[in-house]
Amino acid sequence: MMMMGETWSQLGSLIATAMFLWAMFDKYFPHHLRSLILSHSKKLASFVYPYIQIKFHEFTGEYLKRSEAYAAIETYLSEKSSSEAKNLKAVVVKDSSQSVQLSMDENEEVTDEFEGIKVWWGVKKIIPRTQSFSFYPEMEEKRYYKLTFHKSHREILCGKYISHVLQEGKAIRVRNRQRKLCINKSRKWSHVTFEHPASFDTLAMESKKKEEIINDLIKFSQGKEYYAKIGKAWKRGYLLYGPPGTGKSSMIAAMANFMNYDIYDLELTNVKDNTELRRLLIETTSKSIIVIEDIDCSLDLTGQRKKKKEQVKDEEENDPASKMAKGEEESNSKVTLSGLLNFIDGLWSACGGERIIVFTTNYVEKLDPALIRRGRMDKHIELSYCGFEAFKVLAKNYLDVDSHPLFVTIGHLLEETNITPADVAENLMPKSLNDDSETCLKKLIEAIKTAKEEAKKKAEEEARLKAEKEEKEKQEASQEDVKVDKSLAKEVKENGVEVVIDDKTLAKEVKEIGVIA
Ligand SMILES: Nc1ncnc2c1ncn2[C@@H]1O[C@H](COP(=O)(O)OP(=O)(O)OP(=O)(O)O)[C@@H](O)[C@H]1O
Ligand SMILES: [Mg+2]
Repeated sequence: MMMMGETWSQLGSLIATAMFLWAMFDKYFPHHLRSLILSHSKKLASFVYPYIQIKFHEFTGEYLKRSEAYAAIETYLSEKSSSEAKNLKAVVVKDSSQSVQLSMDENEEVTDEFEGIKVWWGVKKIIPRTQSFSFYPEMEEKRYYKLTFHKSHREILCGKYISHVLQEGKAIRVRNRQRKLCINKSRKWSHVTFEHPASFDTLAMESKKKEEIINDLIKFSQGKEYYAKIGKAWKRGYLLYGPPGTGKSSMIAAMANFMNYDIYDLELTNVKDNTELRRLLIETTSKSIIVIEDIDCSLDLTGQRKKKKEQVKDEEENDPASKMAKGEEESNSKVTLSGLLNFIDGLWSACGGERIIVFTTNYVEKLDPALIRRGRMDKHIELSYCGFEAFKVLAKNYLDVDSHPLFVTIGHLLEETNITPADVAENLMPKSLNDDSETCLKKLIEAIKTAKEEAKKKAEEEARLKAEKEEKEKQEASQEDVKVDKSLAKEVKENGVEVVIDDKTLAKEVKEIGVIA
């Protein structure tokens, strides 16, 4: 069946040929007559063929880079192509073994509608005239998408519609892309596919707190104009703190899955100096989370590096090359967190945004307040021991149980005991095929009771140690008093006073009779 756009296109070609023939009569027609005929023929052509065509070529520029617009159109049309076109092309999406993107093959056509206006999209291929050998035959073929629409809609389609297609195509690409987990090793990022299953649904924490974080992330993702308006880099910093096993890393994975972002796990101990750090940060892409885990340990970094430096100092001393480099390196060599935070602001303001930076720590009290002030780390999130609400999320995840009579006991026990979500999760996980949900819940009750018992013992032990320490300090203090008394007694003797009483009461009596005064 001949498609609408195709028919018009062929008619257009016919008219163009006719115009060409007219032009061939060039020399037989006087100039004024010729331009009159041409202008009338153009009017006729536009009357008979009132359609506009726009081509989007696959490869553009001097280096034949694949056009982003072409890729976006291909993605945008993918769904329509798979439902309308008969000849399709399948492309395996990069980095993935399962995902396939379908697009229409050459000479196919699909329709689209925008604000009630119908348009036609087709793919064409220009085969090169000279059949020469090429390393990149697909680049030689020169494919393009052709958009056809009625001239009366020119304004709306050339403006709003095309930018809608490009934006939507890019957005679908971002949604469908394989996300990356990048790790800095030997001076550069290496990546694996990020496939962590954590989500905010599976994260065990109070629903109110969870909602607050989700809303914060949504607000951030929609804040492009806002950040531009206030003149700040489009970034947001989170500090996640809490004991080990409370879900800090799980929350980062949930954030990345929710936002559809890549993760850059920055290991500061692998970074040689600030120059390298800066380069690594510049290489991070937009729509990503940069993670620095356990910053309280990273804070010691400067000290550690100094020690290491001292070790190699002797070796370097005799090396002329290192002597030359030394002057320059000295100023760049320290990797400090405050430095990092300072130039994150500068760098990311310059290279576009949509980046989240997350720091984690088990010991928030150890951090320098200047480092974690608001603005640098916009939101501080505490991940804590498992409460009843968090337990219910874990019970649903691990056992698919919403309620159970044992929940009441567990609720009471959790109020009195500090147990991490990681420990709760571990106990809820069935260990054998015979373990039903009740068995697992009972196992958890036992675990919480044991934890409670251990915490009690620990508290008693700590109290005992404290009492012992206090007693020791008391004894030491009284021994100190005796020492003072003895020296006093010696002084009294030297001053010629008869002393027959014991050391302890000596000073008192001496004072009373006024010898020292
Ligand atoms: N809040 C939570 N919700 C769901 N699962 C959790 C939660 N906290 C811990 N877990 C479970 O415990 C495991 C360890 O948790 P996670 O690695 O997120 O803890 P963490 O706070 O990052 O610990 P660390 O301080 O040692 O890095 C996870 O794999 C997850 O299964
Ligand atoms: Mg962790």
